[in-house]
Amino acid sequence: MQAVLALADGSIFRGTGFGAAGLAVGEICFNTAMTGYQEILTDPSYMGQIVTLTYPHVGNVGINPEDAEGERVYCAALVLRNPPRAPSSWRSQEALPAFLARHRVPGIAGIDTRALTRRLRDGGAQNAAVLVGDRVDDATALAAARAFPGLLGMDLAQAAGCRKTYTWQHGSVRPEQDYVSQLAGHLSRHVVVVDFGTKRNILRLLVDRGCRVTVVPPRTAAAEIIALAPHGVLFSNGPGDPAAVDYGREALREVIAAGIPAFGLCLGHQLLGLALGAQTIKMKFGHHGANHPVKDLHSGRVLITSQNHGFAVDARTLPDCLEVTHLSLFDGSLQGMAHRDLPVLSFQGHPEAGPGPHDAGVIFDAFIALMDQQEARAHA
Ligand SMILES: NC(=O)CC[C@H](N)C(=O)O
Repeated sequence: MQAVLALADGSIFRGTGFGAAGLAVGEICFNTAMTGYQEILTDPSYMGQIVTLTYPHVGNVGINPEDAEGERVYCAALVLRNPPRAPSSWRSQEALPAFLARHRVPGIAGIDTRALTRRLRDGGAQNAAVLVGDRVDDATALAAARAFPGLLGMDLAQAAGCRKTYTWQHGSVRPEQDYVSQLAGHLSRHVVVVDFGTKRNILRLLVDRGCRVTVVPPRTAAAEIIALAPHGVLFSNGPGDPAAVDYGREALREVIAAGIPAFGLCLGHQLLGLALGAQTIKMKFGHHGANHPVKDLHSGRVLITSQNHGFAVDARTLPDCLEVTHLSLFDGSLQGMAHRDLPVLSFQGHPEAGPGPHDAGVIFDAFIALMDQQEARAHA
């Protein structure tokens, strides 16, 4: 199949199509992770985005059911250097092109992803379109790229989150244990996850730490959340502009006011800032990768983290009640916050990794400690 990628600035990249035929639009970003393409494709926070992977060999290990971070492919299209070859892995059950075709997502390969990445890094994020088919033309792709309204002001969390409340009981997948998903023996803490497009690894890591997990839809009112009597509430990652997610901001504010431990991850972190009076900004090209150094200001330790965000809480607008706990060593941007008086904390990156290093797993431990302290206080 033929394929063309058009950027709103008029740049045209021609390549070979794979996956589904069709037209896809979104904001184009580049992700520098060297592994984890399946997790990236199935991460709901990528809704509305076209993902370019800077690592050139993608598709080699195919697709398997255990590595999915969501129930489908969420990004609009995939841009690669090399066309995916036949997969070779004992875990593989499907080839990448077939997987994308099944989820109706187009892919384009044979792109000079280094030139593309430099353009996005130097010029900033852009709207774009990928057109794949037997015959494609540049003008159609360019017009589609220019017609995309952009992520600013766009609420995608409603569409990415679950429709119905459900419980989640699986811990981390451990291939060395014959793929048996671990159900933690003693699930003593009840955590409600407000789902704006949560990654499954967030849920797995909560179960690993002894939590009973209830996942609720994005628009669940605070009163309903509180009625579930949780030990803590996690506000998840998710796609789109956090400033457009007013219902999430409201729920977060009420959960905090009720004195329930609250934990914001990625979009949830941005909502925490907004809920307490800070502002969010659109970044030049965002953070998308698996090797971003983040400094813990308390311990002085550096965590190597997974990241995927295009918006950020503007540190200059932080209210006095919030303390900065983590900063990016790439660009100094705000990466973590805690409330000075209340059991509330947040992290901008993806401490659940999937893909990525496990350094930031300590952020989950901090949330568990927060819940346990609150529980001890309640029974004192
Ligand atoms: N991973 C996320 O939750 C992303 C949050 C938000 N959509 C952003 O782009 O900044």
